[in-house]
Amino acid sequence: MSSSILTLEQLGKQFPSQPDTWLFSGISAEILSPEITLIMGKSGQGKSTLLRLLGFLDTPDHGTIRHLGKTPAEWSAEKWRMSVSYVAQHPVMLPGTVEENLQTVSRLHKRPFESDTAHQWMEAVGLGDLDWSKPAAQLSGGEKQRVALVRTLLLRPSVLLLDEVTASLDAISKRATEELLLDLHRRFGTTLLWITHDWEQARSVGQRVWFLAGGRLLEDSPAALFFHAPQTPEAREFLILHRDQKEDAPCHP
Ligand SMILES: Nc1ncnc2c1ncn2[C@@H]1O[C@H](COP(=O)(O)OP(=O)(O)OP(=O)(O)O)[C@@H](O)[C@H]1O
Repeated sequence: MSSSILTLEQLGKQFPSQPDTWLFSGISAEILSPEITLIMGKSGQGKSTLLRLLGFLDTPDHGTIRHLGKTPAEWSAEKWRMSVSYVAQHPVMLPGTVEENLQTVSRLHKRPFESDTAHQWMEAVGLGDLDWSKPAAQLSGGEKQRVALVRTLLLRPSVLLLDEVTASLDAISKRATEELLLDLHRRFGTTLLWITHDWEQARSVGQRVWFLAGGRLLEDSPAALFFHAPQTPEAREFLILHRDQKEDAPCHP
């Protein structure tokens, strides 16, 4: 049985550098739990900005967001972010080792560190051999992405806001990371709100699609409908461009 976990009412955000110019506006929608919603659209449409608003990392210039019926003012920022957690495309590693980064959540929230779970999830995303005593600053981009993801998963949020979290990964690590996220969704009912430019990923994981264009949420549809029968000319053009790019891509035997 699905229920509403996030509600967006007339949400709007202006360009940070150009007040009075709207990056997007009038976004009203609902995220049901548990569901996997993709946020799609061309670059610069405000997808990351929208996700950051939902993660209580930025504030809207218009409208309201509710999580489980309550506005941000009724939650503390810390409690909201523990329940609706953002994972950045280029995550910031905290000073210290990989282990210290993974222990951030337990330190901040005075919980026991779930060492076995952390090991299991690191293994699941292809980092089973990573030396936890290594300074986190020395990790590759793809390693940082996965350590940041596991660091956030240890919060056990109800909603994960995923900002192109597999963009720096090779095909095998990407698949492994997708599998872990889908497993958490299936087992714990974690709601996923997922920005991706990866066509295959979108087709394989998405249940619902939000399509942003021209500062509006133009489509909010079941994924099958969006991919097979988009309702707007903008979405049709976007899908044709993606399909053409994919067909032009070199084949790797
Ligand atoms: N902190 C900021 N200061 C100035 N401009 C910003 C800031 N954050 C976002 N913007 C601008 O807002 C617009 C939307 O950015 P955003 O990253 O949200 O788009 P996006 O749809 O996620 O793009 P992409 O798919 O390329 O990641 C861009 O023009 C960006 O330059």
